[in-house]
Amino acid sequence: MTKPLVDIRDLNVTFSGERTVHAVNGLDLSLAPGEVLAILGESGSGKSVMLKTLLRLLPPRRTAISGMISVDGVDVLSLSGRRLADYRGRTVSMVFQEPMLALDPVYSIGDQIAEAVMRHEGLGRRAAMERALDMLTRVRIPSPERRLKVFPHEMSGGMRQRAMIALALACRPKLLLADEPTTALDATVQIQILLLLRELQREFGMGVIFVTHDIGVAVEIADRIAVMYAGNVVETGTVAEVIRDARHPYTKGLLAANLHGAVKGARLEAIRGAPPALERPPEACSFAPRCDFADERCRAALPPVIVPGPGRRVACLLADRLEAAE
Ligand SMILES: Nc1ncnc2c1ncn2[C@@H]1O[C@H](COP(=O)(O)OP(=O)(O)OP(=O)(O)O)[C@@H](O)[C@H]1O
Repeated sequence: MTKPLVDIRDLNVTFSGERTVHAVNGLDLSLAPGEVLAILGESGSGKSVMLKTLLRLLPPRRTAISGMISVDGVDVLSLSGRRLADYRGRTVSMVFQEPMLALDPVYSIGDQIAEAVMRHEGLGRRAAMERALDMLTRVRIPSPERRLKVFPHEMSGGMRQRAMIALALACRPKLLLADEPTTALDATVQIQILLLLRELQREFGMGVIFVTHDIGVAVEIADRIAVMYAGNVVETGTVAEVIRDARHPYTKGLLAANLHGAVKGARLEAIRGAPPALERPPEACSFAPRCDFADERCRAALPPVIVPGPGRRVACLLADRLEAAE
């Protein structure tokens, strides 16, 4: 078996302050090199917190993190100083829904990309500018030579998204984290950006973790899906396995509420009830209060992880029984 690019074991992230939030609870996840994983889940399920933890973006004050995260063999939670900067610059990169979170308004696009390449790869200015031009060409920004000198606010939303992708990929990261990068765009631009990301992912052989609310986007872009609920992964499998043969009642609910799941633009709609408040670490199945099938065992202990096949995991005591009943 190939060594995973990302290996997350028993990750817990707790925020303290006015109220305590157990945002991530005992999460296990892995990603093979060059694989695209879509993370699906309702608002508040911990998707963004998990990505921020992978990039070590959470402020240490009031954030308690435990568990293990390995990316390309690097022990991410122990990084600091120069090694953390190198990890962020070279190993992993991120694209956001709002490009201005990544782009600096006071520098031209060319200067920003060149600066990143000079800092992380030690290239001289001329070579770095050539890389910037190459990246703008790859993300299909028209007239790339001229656009090198343009500032972010002078670009349209779609072009800014492309510039952010060019910046994120300029240092050839092994892992790209994407937090709903196309949600704010109109449908035509969204599909163009998704196709571009998929093409660049194949070309560079990157692993991608792609957070989305949109099942259609997950189907479009991903090899595998991980469904998150209350700070944990409740089901993983290939896109076809999860869409055609969901085993967790939460995944089934999500898909049923979304016209069988594979419709472009279908968003995750409400399943009856509300997600838990996350004030305490879970002691039983977090989905049990909303689950039509839950029994007393589901409310008494954490669910076991059932492995219905290679690469598949379902955190539900009833997963096998539900399947047999269908
Ligand atoms: N810095 C923080 N301090 C306290 N609580 C936080 C912080 N960041 C996130 N949370 C809480 O952690 C939980 C998970 O949030 P997260 O942003 O990861 O959800 P999400 O699944 O990404 O949701 P969405 O799809 O709406 O972005 C939420 O209850 C949120 O309020």
